Amino acid sequence: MSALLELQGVGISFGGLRAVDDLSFSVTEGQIVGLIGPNGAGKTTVFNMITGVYRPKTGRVLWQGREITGAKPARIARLGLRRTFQTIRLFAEMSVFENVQAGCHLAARQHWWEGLLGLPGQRREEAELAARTHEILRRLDLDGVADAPATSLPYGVQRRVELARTLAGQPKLIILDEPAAGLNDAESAALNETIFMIRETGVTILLVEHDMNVVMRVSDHVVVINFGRKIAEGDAATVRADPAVIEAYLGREDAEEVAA
Ligand SMILES: Nc1ncnc2c1ncn2[C@@H]1O[C@H](COP(=O)(O)OP(=O)(O)OP(=O)(O)O)[C@@H](O)[C@H]1O
Repeated sequence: MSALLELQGVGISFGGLRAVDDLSFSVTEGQIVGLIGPNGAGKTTVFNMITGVYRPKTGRVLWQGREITGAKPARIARLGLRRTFQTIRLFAEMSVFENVQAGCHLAARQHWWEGLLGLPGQRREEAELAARTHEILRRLDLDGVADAPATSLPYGVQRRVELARTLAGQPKLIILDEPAAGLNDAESAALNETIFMIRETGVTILLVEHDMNVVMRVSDHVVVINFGRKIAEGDAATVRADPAVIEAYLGREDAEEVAA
């Protein structure tokens, strides 16, 4: 399988601080890759360099083998690389169905004048969008709340609606920004299932998470960063046993105690 997304020696500084330094890793099509690191490790900065918010000072970002370093966020989204947000951004006055359908519209191929004229192309497209929306709601177990006002639902369900809306844009790769943040244990367990289900639909996943346990349970491949540099990479078991990872997460003294 080929790399969908690849970072080659990517780095950026803020003032004198090297926030991300010479970072390389790739995300293969069909994989769930976890990017983890303690607070301040540089995860958000990596995220922002992939999605076009920041331009890396060094290195290259490749999408399906082509360089996208420094491309604008809208172009990157159009290529099929979409992100979720930690904060809920649902339209409060709209139903779950309408919120998810709004995500479909971002990916619609329709020209504005087709909409104005009510041409057959537009009607066909609308029927396709409605069908796609229903399918996503069904897969994410949201069909029972399709007509509910989105923001009336429990927090964990609202997070799932956000995911559904992002999927409606038909991404090839989805970057999840700390999807477990604020979830209770039951919601967190349900999230694992949702992540596997998303992968089953053919969407590749980059999971950016602070919580090591969530990442370890679902990822095929884990990349660990600390102080902006990659300190370990491999499958969950390998990474979990890596002394550098234990030290980064627990601190040197605790890590020595664990080792003893
Ligand atoms: N725009 C900025 N200007 C200055 N410094 C920044 C900026 N963005 C990030 N940094 C610094 O870069 C380092 C990496 O920050 P980043 O937010 O990427 O870490 P993180 O791993 O996402 O942390 P957290 O888990 O706490 O969100 C930190 O020291 C942070 O203070």
